[in-house]
Formats: sequence, C-alpha cells, structure tokens
Amino acid sequence: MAAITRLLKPSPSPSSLSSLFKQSLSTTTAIVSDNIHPHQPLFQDPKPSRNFQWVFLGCPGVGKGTYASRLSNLLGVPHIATGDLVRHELSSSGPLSLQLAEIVNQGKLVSDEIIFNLLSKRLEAGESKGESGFILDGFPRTIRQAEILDEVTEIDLVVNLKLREDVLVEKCLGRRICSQCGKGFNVASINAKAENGRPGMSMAPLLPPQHCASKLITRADDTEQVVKERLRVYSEKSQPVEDFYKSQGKLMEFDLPGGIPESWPKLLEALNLDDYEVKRSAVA
Ligand SMILES: Nc1ncnc2c1ncn2[C@@H]1O[C@H](COP(=O)(O)OP(=O)(O)O)[C@@H](O)[C@H]1O
Repeated sequence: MAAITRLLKPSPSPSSLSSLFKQSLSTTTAIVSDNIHPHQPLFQDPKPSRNFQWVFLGCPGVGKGTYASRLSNLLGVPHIATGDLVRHELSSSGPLSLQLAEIVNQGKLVSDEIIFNLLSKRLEAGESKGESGFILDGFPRTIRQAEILDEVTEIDLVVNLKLREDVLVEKCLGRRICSQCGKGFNVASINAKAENGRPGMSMAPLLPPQHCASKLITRADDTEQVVKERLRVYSEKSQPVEDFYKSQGKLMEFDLPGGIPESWPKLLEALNLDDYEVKRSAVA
C-alpha cells in the first residue's frame, strides 16, 4: 500500500503536454520511416508540481470508461478516452472519418500518428481551458505508444482492470449509449457460473433513465465478431503494455469483483482513496 500511496503523489510535469505530443508526432513519423527508437528526451523543463497523471488499462468491455470517469470526478482531472476521440472524429464529416470507420469496425487499431494527432488536439483544447493532469483510458495501447508517452511526460500510476473473458463479451454486447447525452449504459444481466476455480459473478444491468431509454444506440464495433477480434488485438498489442509498466513498478492490478456497487468501493480502497474527500479537506 505504501508503494501505491507514493504513486498517488503528483510529480513534476512539462509546461505544455499537447506541444510535446506534437513534437513526438514528428518523431513518430521518423520512427516509421527510419525504424529507430527516439532516445533523446523530448523535454527538460519540469515544473515543481502538477496534477495526477494516471493510465487505465484493461480489455474491451472491462469498464475502464466507467471507473476512469468516476475517478476523474473525484480527483478533479480530465478523463481522456482515445476511443471517444476516435468516435467523435468518426461521427464528423472530416476527411478521416471514412478511413477510421473501416479500421474501427474491424476491431483493429488506428495508426499511432492519427491517435497522437487526436490526443494532442484534445490536450491542447484542455490546456486552453486550464485543465491539468489526466486519466487516460484506452491509451497507450501499444508498446510504441507507451514509449512515446514515457518520453513526453511521467505517469504516476497505471491501473489494470481485469475481468473474466466470457463476462467481457457479454458486457460489450450489452453496451448502449444515449445518442443525445452520450452517457453509457448496459442492458446485460450477467450471471456467470463458477468454473475452473474461478468464482461466479453477477452484475446487474445499468439501465438508462426514462428520458434516455428511447434514444439508445449500440456501437458499430460491439458485435460478437468484432468484440472477439478486439480481444485478440488486445492480447497481442496491448497486453505487452502491462509488462512495460510492471517493470517500472507503476502497475496496480485490480480484479473486478462484480458490478459497480461491489467494485467501486473496493477500487477506492485499493487506491487508498476511500476517504479522499476527508483527507483533502484536512490538508486544505
Ligand atoms: N490508443 C489507441 N490506439 C489505436 N487505436 C485506438 C486507440 N484508442 C482507441 N482506438 C480505436 O478506437 C476503437 C475503440 O476504442 P475504445 O473505445 O477504447 O474501445 P474498447 O472498448 O475496445 O476498449 C478501438 O478498437 C481502436 O480502433
């Protein structure tokens, strides 16, 4: 627990993360053409203090968005989900949208160049509104993305959420989004039996309020075939990212014990945040 508490402390940061991502983007292009890793640090201008810089890892459907968003409200840092940035771009009539639709609807990963572009734009917009710190969700998803993130800033803590694969598929198939307010819900009622030493698991559906109920849509990539492909891509490309952070001593593994009512208090406890509001007001 002491190690986690140490990781919770924000440490120095660069002045403008978005500009560093932009720099890294040109380096990424160089990596693609030269096939070399950039060893030069991209900044040397740390500030004395900054906000939390956390990463959420986990398979599709595990609930990264749900828990990252709750923690972002608690800690007062933005929740930045690269999947949301991709979907936003997809729904626009911008030049990228057709290209993105093809990749995303096959369950494949979008190129690093596109992701870094979207992320640096999002960070820039946030910085201009005075945002600092972040909880990243869905990024980094490849070792190269993790290495580049490491070059541009310091990550304090990486939370790796885990859930049985059969439950992950059911959860993805039950996911719904309100087309008006953008909130996520889940209509699946999960009752997975205990088997092979794994405990059984129940999760109640997360149903929408009445005003959202008639506006629910399903993500085009939440079909069984595409979810299975996304899980395969995750184990090939993203699981190595867990080892990357494990070797840095930053990875906190968290096995979700069930739905939100059981998992949220346990996650707060594991993060030593169960009485965060009380501790914060005591310091203030
Ligand atoms: N960091 C990333 N690198 C590459 N592609 C990404 C990244 N983040 C999101 N995407 C693309 O957006 C899709 C949806 O992402 P996300 O909402 O995070 O889904 P998931 O439920 O699979 O975690 C991914 O399948 C991928 O095509």
